Amino acid sequence: MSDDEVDHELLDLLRKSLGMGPADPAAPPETKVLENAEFIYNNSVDVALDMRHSKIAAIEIQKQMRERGYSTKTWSEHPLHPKAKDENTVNFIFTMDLLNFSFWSEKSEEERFSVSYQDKKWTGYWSLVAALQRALEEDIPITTPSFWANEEECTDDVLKHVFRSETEDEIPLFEERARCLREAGQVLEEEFDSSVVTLIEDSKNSAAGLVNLLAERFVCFNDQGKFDGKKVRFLKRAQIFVADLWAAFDGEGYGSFNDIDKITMFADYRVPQMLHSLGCMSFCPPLEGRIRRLEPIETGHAWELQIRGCSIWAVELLRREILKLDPEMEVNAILIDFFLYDLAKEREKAGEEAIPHHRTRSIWY
Ligand SMILES: Nc1nc2c(c(CN[C@H]3C=C[C@H](O)[C@@H]3O)cn2[C@@H]2O[C@H](COP(=O)(O)O)[C@@H](O)[C@H]2O)c(=O)[nH]1
Repeated sequence: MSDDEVDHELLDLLRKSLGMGPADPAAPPETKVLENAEFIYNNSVDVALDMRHSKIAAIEIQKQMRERGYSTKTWSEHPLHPKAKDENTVNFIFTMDLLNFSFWSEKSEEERFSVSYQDKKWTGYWSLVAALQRALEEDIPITTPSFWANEEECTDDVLKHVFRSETEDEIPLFEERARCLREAGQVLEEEFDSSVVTLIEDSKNSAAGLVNLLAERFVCFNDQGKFDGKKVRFLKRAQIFVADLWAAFDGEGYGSFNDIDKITMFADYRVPQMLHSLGCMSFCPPLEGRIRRLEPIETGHAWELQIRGCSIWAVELLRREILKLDPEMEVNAILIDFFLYDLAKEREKAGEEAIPHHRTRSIWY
């Protein structure tokens, strides 16, 4: 039984002992991620948010998002993202967000893991997208769940070929990525007819329901920690999967959700860096020193949980400030997050100074 099922079981027992009825099964699903992020923020001593800088950042973000016409359509405009509004794109996005973690490297731009595709070298997140596109062009069914579950076909050698690098450097956490694919292939086969579409349909157009389903059924999506003795959920890859679907399908078809605004910022390692550059978030001297010395921070460490939780809350505060400035704007945490990630990459490419991102190696982000 997963933690969540135990929680429900205990909750129902407690309700019965208090003479209350069982929890209302018709109640809309909640992920608790934003609530947990606020709890972390309210109890953080090593990470702080700055309202003055958040208000200033909101003005700039609102202006730039308006000027760029930043919307769900921006997602498909990225050259490597799939454009078709069909099941192949659903499977592509699921595969991508199953593996969308931990691309960072201490090696130089020339030596780090990179994927050659369409006459360009791709690194970071884009190296993953390029590797998947390249494999499909080589007729390797890398986005097909039944392929991952087939041990004869989906061998380590095939996966090493799919994720081969232009350099001597291997993709980080190769073994973990292979395990994520095979586990997901098995769960999809056992519970969802080997179909991601079935998984989506089972969530009945609820974004929160789909996030919870992923966290409950797939170990590798169950991204959570324990802060001040309390379970806190981040569910970063489960949430970004729903967000990528929603954006890729412009909120229609497989991307149609009636509660999409329940999705929060995705607690990765790139957007916290951007929030620091904007002055929205700051670190206590010992933590800032550790980050600037590129020293590792263990997954689950209180510092890591504060960086992740405060980042989620910081984007919520930006969202509220932007809506105060521009009540008519079509904006939510997803679009703000996507914008901040793209902005971080633009500034990195332009060689702009920024604090290093924190170094936590994990499959969660
Ligand atoms: N919070 C957040 N994290 C994001 C993304 C994306 C890419 N999303 C695309 C889709 C729509 C947007 O417009 C983007 O074009 C990747 N990541 C995370 O960053 C890390 C990779 O960083 P680097 O090594 O520098 O590429 C890694 O943890 C990865 O999971 C995002 O959008 N938000």
